[in-house]
Amino acid sequence: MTDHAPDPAMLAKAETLTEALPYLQRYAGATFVVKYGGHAMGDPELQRDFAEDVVLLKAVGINPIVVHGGGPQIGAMLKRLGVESRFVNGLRVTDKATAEIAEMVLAGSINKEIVGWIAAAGGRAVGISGKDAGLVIAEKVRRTEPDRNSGIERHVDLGFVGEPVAVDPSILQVLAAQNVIPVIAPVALGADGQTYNINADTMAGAIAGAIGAKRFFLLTDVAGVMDKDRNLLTDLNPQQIAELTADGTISGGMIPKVETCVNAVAAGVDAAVILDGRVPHAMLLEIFTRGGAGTLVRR
Ligand SMILES: Nc1ncnc2c1ncn2[C@@H]1O[C@H](COP(=O)(O)OP(=O)(O)O)[C@@H](O)[C@H]1O
Ligand SMILES: CC(=O)N[C@@H](CCC(=O)OP(=O)(O)O)C(=O)O
Repeated sequence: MTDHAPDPAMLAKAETLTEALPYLQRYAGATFVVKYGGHAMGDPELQRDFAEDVVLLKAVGINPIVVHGGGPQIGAMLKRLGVESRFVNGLRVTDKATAEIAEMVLAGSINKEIVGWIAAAGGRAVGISGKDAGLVIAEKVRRTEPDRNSGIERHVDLGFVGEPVAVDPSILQVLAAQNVIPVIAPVALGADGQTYNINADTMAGAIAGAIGAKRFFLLTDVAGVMDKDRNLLTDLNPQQIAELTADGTISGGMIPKVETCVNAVAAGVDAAVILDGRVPHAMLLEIFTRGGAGTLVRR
């Protein structure tokens, strides 16, 4: 090897960087909403990778907005306190005590932890919830369920479970103008002054739709949406999602996730991607390399 012979490892690194160029150009100035699920949060190295990815996005001129969950963490706290919890179609039935605990865990501990990880990665983040500056107004979710015996649809009361009915993104613009990354907990006030617990996927999707985000990422603990044989479905449209939900292939926590993707793309988000948050730097690989990952939902 002469002094000028290229080192293959260095060349591969340079190629990875040049591969990113068209994506850097395409996404400069765009807003991405990232939903970080409670199941994807466990491991300290993955937390660091996630924070680095978010800070890198900001550094290359993309505006990342983080909306986080914390379902398993709320579950653990409820267990410690001896409070039972039950889910209906992926939504936690939330009485007054549960709503207080959910807000404490989401807006109190998890929110500030994520702000800390972003700070450690060299970024500046501000942690808020849907309550702050009127970001999100919620309304009580009304659901029906077929009766086990008669099959007749009947009303199920989920308590203080809300869904966003209005989003005022002005606080997000203020933060973006100051180069600050917003980190948002899925809790909001109703017009009735009540505190509502909102599924984090739903919250993130409403924000992504309201601001017309270019991309909406949902980081979870599976490779994406799987078919009946557990093969990854890489591309889905709303029609296919409706069929997979109706036949039970999509169930539990995946239901609010896909519903959210469908609503977000209907509201003008270019594409929503369900990604495996257990894969280090899953988001960077999805955004800046040719080989996408996870399940992409488009209109
Ligand atoms: N068709 C499907 N493909 C993939 N995951 C599914 C499917 N149907 C149900 N699930 C479940 O949905 C879960 C993801 O939702 P959830 O547990 O709420 O995640 P998060 O905490 O990241 O929001 C998966 O771990 C899996 O158990
Ligand atoms: C109404 C409702 O179900 N709220 C969720 C909010 C947290 C959440 O959605 O967290 P993940 O994204 O980690 O699942 C809950 O109480 O668990």
